[in-house]
Amino acid sequence: MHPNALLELCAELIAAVNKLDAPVDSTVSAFFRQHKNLGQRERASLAETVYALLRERLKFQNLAQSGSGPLNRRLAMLAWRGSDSFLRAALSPAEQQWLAQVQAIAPESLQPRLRHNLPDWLAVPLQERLGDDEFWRLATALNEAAPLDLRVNTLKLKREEALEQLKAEGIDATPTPYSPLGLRIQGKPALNKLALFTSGGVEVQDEGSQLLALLLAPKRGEMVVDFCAGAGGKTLALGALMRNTGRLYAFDVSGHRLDALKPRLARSGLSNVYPAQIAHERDDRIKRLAGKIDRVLVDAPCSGLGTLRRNPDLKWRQSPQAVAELQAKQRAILASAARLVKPGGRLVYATCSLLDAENEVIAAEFAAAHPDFKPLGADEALSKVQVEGAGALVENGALRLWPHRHATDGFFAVAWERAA
Ligand SMILES: C[S@@+](CC[C@H](N)C(=O)[O-])C[C@H]1O[C@@H](n2cnc3c(N)ncnc32)[C@H](O)[C@@H]1O
Repeated sequence: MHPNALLELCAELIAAVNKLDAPVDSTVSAFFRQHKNLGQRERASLAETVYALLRERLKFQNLAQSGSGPLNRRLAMLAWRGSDSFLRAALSPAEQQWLAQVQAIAPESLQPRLRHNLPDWLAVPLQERLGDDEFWRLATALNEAAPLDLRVNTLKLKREEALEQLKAEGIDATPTPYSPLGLRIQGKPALNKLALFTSGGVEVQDEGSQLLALLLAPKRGEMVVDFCAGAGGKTLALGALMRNTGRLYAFDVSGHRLDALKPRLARSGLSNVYPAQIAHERDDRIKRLAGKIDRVLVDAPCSGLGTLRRNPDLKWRQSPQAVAELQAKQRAILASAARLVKPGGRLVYATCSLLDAENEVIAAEFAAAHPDFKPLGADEALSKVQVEGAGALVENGALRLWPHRHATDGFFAVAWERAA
């Protein structure tokens, strides 16, 4: 495609993404479906450009105020992540001159908000919690692309064997530092045609998400509930930890998400998983299981702000009001899921949010209202399941993962044991 035509398409995609009315990945996929003639490299350039724009949106919007011509074209020039020579070929001499001037502005000279690129309602509590130095390290980490983590399905093979198979395919992987099940790959090799992947030997799963499943630590033969199972990232890890024995209920209100679990389940070789759509957290199915379950995971619906490396649109699509609504859901789901736990059983509440409001606050309220649930130190619980250096992952007894500290998505998880 002619460079200028591609830049124009990029501006069109930016206009669609900037509406912020849908997750960026679905807007990008829909755009590519409408433009079937785009090649692989062209698609990659457009997708990476809109992600770069969303990561540093405040900065790019500010810089785009100068110059002339359509705003979205200026944003496309500023955030462009395709080849440099290709971009030059699309630009008029005046545009080239403008871009060179803007790119010469020293980043240090910009106001703080144009450097961290977070909305104030998010930046303020994070800066208060972490202090200046760490806040800036977090802001930098959130604007970097996440590595690709895999979880090895230990029902099928050992981590070392998966590593060897990847190496044989020319893919460089290293064991994840904390999860004994994980491998980390730099770059984005296509995995979905690899025999290792199609045969269910590995699944894509952030190391942090693997650690949440490890904190629940389900055992052979147990009755386990994954209350908010979604597409089953954690369900699959839990089923394998149970060595394909016992009974693992995967509940969710979204049938669509549970449908996405099915092909993954088929690949995994698990036959101990029972997916079921529930109407809400007080569904009759839940009532029937009250007091009968050994371990319950509540991977609660949340703002997702721990995943900004992958979903940079969330910082612009979430709001304090949305967080307040999510808190109400989190309280209700946790209270209802807790009724399932049998005496001596374990309950884990988890989110992929960075905010205390969705994490420590919800956990503390629950603990105050449920004295029969005794806190379990995540440090000790994780060490028991071969997580190395678990102490570095824990704050006040809860698992607290941060992209800048642990190179995982941001996660929170707290475990309790119900008094016998
Ligand atoms: C954080 S996501 C789960 C991700 C999933 N556990 C994974 O590892 O891939 C939260 C899920 O909670 C579900 N959810 C929302 N309200 C719910 C409710 N009242 N009861 C059960 N699940 C609910 C959403 O549909 C969503 O799939």
